[in-house]
Amino acid sequence: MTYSPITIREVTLHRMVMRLKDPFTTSFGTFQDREFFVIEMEDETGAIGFGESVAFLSPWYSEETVESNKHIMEQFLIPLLLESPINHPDEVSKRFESIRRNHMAKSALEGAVWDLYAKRKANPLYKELGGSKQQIEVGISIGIQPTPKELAQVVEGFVNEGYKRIKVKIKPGADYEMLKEVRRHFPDILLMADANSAYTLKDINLLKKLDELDLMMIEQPLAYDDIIDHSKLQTELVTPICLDESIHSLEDARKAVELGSCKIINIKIGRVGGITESKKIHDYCAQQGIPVWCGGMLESGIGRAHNIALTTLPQFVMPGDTAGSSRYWEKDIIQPEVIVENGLIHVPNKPGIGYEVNRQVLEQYRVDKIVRSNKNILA
Ligand SMILES: O=C(O)CCC(=O)C1=CC=C[C@@H](O)[C@@H]1C(=O)O
Ligand SMILES: [Mg+2]
Repeated sequence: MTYSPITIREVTLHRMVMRLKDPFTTSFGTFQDREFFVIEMEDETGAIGFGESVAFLSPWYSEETVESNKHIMEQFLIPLLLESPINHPDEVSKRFESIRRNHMAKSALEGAVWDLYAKRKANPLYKELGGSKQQIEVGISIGIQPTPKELAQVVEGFVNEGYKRIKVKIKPGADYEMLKEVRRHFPDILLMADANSAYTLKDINLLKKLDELDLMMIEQPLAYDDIIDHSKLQTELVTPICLDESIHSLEDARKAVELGSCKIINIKIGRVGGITESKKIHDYCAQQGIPVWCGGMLESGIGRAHNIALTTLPQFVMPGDTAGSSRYWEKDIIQPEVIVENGLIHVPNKPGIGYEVNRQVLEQYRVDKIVRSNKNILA
């Protein structure tokens, strides 16, 4: 089958504000309004692809923000995309190479190109990525709760809903006792903790105590830019360390694995700069026997759909953070919404990301719109 290169006619950045059903608390603080960009990309045939920028309003998880994403996309990345036609989405990260970091901005646009590419071929995105799972196993991420008892109640709700793995956010002062209470009530669940870099090696005794609780893993216990101290910590712990914030690329993954800084990697498409880089990390981890799972960034349905497609790859052997739409949203911007049944999401077999964007809901939550047309082609 011949396939003509994609010429992008127009890129629209929809600036969105969606209120989470409940406030989300991590070791960095609490927030409830999720602000982000939906990327809409139209090609010369009128086909449309969607992407999502996952940076937060303030730079607490990484250095990127909603504003920095806007600046980098508008001023640098979109002009590079419009320069010439694109043969394959794998070319996008190459084209962005002259721009350092800003992975979430890059990934948002690359995600829209992947969707567009798959739609032009009338093929589901997951098949284009080489995935084959028809359903994926998912877990849930629970923000820090006021007391161990309240946490255990929240966990109970999600266990009853069937989620396959429970992740609990921790920070100093809200860690061992919290997890112990959960473990006491649920001796057999797959339980893990995410510290979002809230500890240092000085906390080694507390971190070693967590070994008592038979955790599946502890995610990013130490600094967001560290792999050295994590490697020291891993030699002292039975519990596997999973890295999130420290891994931005295949190179980071390789170095962390070679140093023994982690035994598991959380792949977030936005953090590593896109689906192409995510696949490279996945393939490397498969060779090395390192399990991976797909992290979440409190995405709308569009980002969720990309995560689902990626998770169909074989080395995603652990349940990820891609919960159902109704976990966070009163009304998601896709239809059908992402549904979790018994901890499973059925992978849609429609072209591209496999879900339709609900224009009415998109407009309801949209606070701004930026349109960039390709001056090189006639409208
Ligand atoms: O449900 C999700 O989308 C996962 C939420 C989640 O755990 C996180 C989202 C964003 C930053 C962090 O707080 C955290 C993570 O580190 O994985
Ligand atoms: Mg994390």
